[in-house]
Amino acid sequence: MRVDIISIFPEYFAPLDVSLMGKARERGILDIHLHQLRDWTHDVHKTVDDTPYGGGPGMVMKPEVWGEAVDAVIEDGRAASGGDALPRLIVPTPSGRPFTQEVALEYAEEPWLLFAPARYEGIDSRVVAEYGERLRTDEVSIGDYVLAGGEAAVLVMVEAVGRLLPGVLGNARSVADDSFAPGDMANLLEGPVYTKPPVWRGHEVPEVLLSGHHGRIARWRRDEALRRTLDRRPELVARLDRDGLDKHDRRV
Ligand SMILES: Nc1nc2cc(Br)ccc2s1
Repeated sequence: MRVDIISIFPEYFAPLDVSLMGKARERGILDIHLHQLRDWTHDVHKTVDDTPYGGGPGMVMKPEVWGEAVDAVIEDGRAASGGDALPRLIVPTPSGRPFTQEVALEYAEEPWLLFAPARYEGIDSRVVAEYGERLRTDEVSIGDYVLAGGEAAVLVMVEAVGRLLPGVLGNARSVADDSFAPGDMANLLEGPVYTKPPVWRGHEVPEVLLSGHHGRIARWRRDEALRRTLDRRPELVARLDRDGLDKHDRRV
């Protein structure tokens, strides 16, 4: 997967050089390209923003600069692949559709993602309108809070998507057991996890996990996932369709 990120703070993405994402890049599973948005300005101050039409606080990012940057990055990517592929354009914004595990799985199937993190009050809306005619373009939110810029949101999304790519996680099963993973865990939070020692500062590991009885362990884990979800995210349990809850579940 090719990932292009255009930002006025490309150095923000240094964390993508380490750990799982760094190893995925070394192994060629992830091909990340960072771009400085200001490289597409033409004034001495390298201006990327201006005052909002209609008044109001803050500044809005200029469409011309973003347009030149996105066009150039698409051309770069096409030249590198020797084809006429187009990326999926992803714009993080608090006003976007929720970025969920389901969306991460959808993005993990894409060969090329282009992230456009904004600063200030956001990017002139005509940029999404312009590219929405040619590319699959998504405005997505990673949560109901406002950051100082979209860069942190891009880090979150690249990691959530990157870990799903084949070969990135050592144990493919751990993806299937993720919170929110499709199948049995859909709409359920992951339950508690334990490792050695069996007793730590007087805290014992639940006995069932030491029993070696796989059926009982699976049942206990589902019960704990359901219990935790009921306690912390009751609205998710409501999403489980009637078939999603068996008669044992209803006893939890
Ligand atoms: N939760 C989020 N906050 C922000 C702020 C800016 Br500025 C750009 C993107 C996002 S996504």
